[in-house]
Amino acid sequence: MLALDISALEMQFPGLAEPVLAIERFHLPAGGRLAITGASGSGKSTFVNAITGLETITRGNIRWNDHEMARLSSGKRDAFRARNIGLVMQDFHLFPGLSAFENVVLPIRLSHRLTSAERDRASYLLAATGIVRSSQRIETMSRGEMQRVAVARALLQRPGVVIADEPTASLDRQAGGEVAELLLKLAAEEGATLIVVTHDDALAERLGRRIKLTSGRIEEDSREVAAQ
Ligand SMILES: Nc1ncnc2c1ncn2[C@@H]1O[C@H](COP(=O)(O)OP(=O)(O)OP(=O)(O)O)[C@@H](O)[C@H]1O
Repeated sequence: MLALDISALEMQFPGLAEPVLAIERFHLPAGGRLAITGASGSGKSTFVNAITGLETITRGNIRWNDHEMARLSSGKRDAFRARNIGLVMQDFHLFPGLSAFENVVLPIRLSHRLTSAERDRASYLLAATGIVRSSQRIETMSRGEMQRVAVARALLQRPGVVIADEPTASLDRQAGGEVAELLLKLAAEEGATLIVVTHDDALAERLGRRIKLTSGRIEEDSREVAAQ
């Protein structure tokens, strides 16, 4: 389980007068659940890229427990992300030509030979996500099934944190609801911290805490409202 601490964070891009992200202080406890909302262009994806180390921050600190992202080289950040963060993206990032099972285990296969425990966990997760034909080629699956495979892949290595960027955006209401349900269930099973960027009010509601970004700043934080 990983807690997130942000202080004096700024993300600036060349040619822009204002920082795209400016967050003075933010804390999410280990095992906490958070929805990130905000209008298009408010900085949600930049926030995800910063906390996952996909982008180098301009100023400030981002810490996961004792790991300070800015102090890690980009190779070490990649290794930290691979080990600790399960990512579910809107456009799935799955590999055509491979089966559902092969897609789930691909990140592990790139680093070492699959152990039988890892094979069993992949099968368990595919069953838990309702994928019956795990040998079916991914490109022949429905969008809802693809996203469920992506959820299984993200959970495979029992990450301390699961981050999903609009995981239900390209799905219809029923498929989106199923994916949301799975994310909540499987993250809770592992005690993982769960962060979801979403426009889906029903999903945001279920996560409990919600922040709203406006021009890269936290305009609303439901936890602070509740504490008043
Ligand atoms: N590499 C970059 N160079 C310049 N500007 C950028 C870069 N990346 C993002 N931006 C700008 O930063 C702002 C925030 O973008 P971001 O993608 O984080 O928004 P978002 O809230 O995720 O939007 P959406 O909901 O449309 O995906 C936008 O104005 C965008 O144009």
